[in-house]
Amino acid sequence: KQESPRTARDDSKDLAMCRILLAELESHQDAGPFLTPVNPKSVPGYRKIIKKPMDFSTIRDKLTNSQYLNLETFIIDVNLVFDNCEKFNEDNSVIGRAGHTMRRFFQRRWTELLRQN
Ligand SMILES: Cn1cc(C(=O)NCCN)ccc1=O
Repeated sequence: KQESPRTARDDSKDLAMCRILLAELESHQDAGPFLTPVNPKSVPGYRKIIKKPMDFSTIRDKLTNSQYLNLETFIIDVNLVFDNCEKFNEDNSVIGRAGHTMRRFFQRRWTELLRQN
């Protein structure tokens, strides 16, 4: 049986892509709640409910310090921001809606950039 040849995708543009995606997330009009770590002192219950906090400034630091192995580990951290938001906030709330909007935006943009690669 002729198996399909395993070809790896070209990942040489992935770091540039992560930088573009993160800059677009940081400058999005609904980014506010996600720009810096949630302050557990000012948000009751957050520390107990959210086991793995994540925010765009932490992702920025990790990207700057080459802590992302590949595009996948970067996408996992961005999605963690939105999964935490969904867990902690009602869908019908300002922050909850911002999370949904930002997740949809991110999903569309990384798939667009991957296609054009
Ligand atoms: C993402 N998120 C942010 C806050 C918040 O108060 N953010 C102010 C700026 N850090 C509260 C709950 C929550 O899930």
